[in-house]
Amino acid sequence: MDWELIRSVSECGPVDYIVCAHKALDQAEVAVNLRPAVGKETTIVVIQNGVGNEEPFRNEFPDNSILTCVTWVGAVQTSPGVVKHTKSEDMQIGLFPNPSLDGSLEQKRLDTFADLLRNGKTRFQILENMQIQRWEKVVWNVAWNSLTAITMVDTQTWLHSSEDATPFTRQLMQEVIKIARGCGVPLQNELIDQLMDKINAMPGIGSSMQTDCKNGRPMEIDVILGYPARKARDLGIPAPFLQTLYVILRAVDGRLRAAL
Ligand SMILES: NC(=O)C1=CN([C@@H]2O[C@H](COP(=O)(O)OP(=O)(O)OC[C@H]3O[C@@H](n4cnc5c(N)ncnc54)[C@H](OP(=O)(O)O)[C@@H]3O)[C@@H](O)[C@H]2O)C=CC1
Ligand SMILES: CC(C)(CO)C(=O)C(=O)O
Repeated sequence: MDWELIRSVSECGPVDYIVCAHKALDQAEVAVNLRPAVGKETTIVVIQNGVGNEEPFRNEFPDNSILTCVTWVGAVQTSPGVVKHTKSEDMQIGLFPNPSLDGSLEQKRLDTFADLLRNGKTRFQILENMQIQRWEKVVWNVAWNSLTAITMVDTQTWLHSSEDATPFTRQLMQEVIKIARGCGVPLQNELIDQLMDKINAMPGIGSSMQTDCKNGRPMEIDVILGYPARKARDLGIPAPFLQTLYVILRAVDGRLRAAL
């Protein structure tokens, strides 16, 4: 395979695909930095946790296609260049449709990227409405990422920490489901049971947010909690558990950023 290592986007001309699998911390700034690599034909692929992640890319590149993906791959970089891959592996991908582009062109860009994943033997499914997946995953991340980062315990230790932990978690998930619905994304209440069954079938796990917190790195609190919290406020949907976690995590994140 031919490849070329570049150390800065400015060393590269327009490319077919840009895969954004970085932490979603300053999306608008990343989009501006990508300018030299984006041409008319470039498709941006977002593989990140969170909701609203695509908007800064669409604002910066209104004439380009965006593929949006949810990944369930668990991975931690234990030392430079060494990635520990935990058991889970799955991904959903689809279009973040651009109404100003021809649908068949967007579909072709999605199909070509899917072929690349297939060639690499990645486990994935193509879905029609990826916002359902993105919000379902954020229901998961709001719960497990925040709670494991704030408590510094794993999911099972959290759930067994008191008789209030499970009802607390379910209430939190319920709030995010209501916000998703307010945003026109049809999540079902059954999702709570599905996600609780899923976590209870797993050994206690941490989260990427807990890893960031442990390593003194900024956390993805805006795309995971901030965007839903703002939507709740705008739509007049009560979300006291979410708002509380968000305000606490902003303080923790502020401490981490101040120490950088
Ligand atoms: N880790 C996990 O288990 C899971 C992660 N996710 C999501 O996947 C996304 C990526 O997470 P993860 O792989 O853990 O992240 P990491 O922080 O481990 O890796 C991100 C990589 O992107 C690089 N990077 C970060 N910011 C920039 C930037 N502005 N420009 C160029 N490169 C950058 C980092 O470089 P450097 O190391 O030099 O800082 C690093 O190599 C996140 O949205 C996360 O929530 C989803 C499911 C599971
Ligand atoms: C790996 C997984 C699914 C665990 O919750 C995740 O999304 C994260 O850690 O951010």
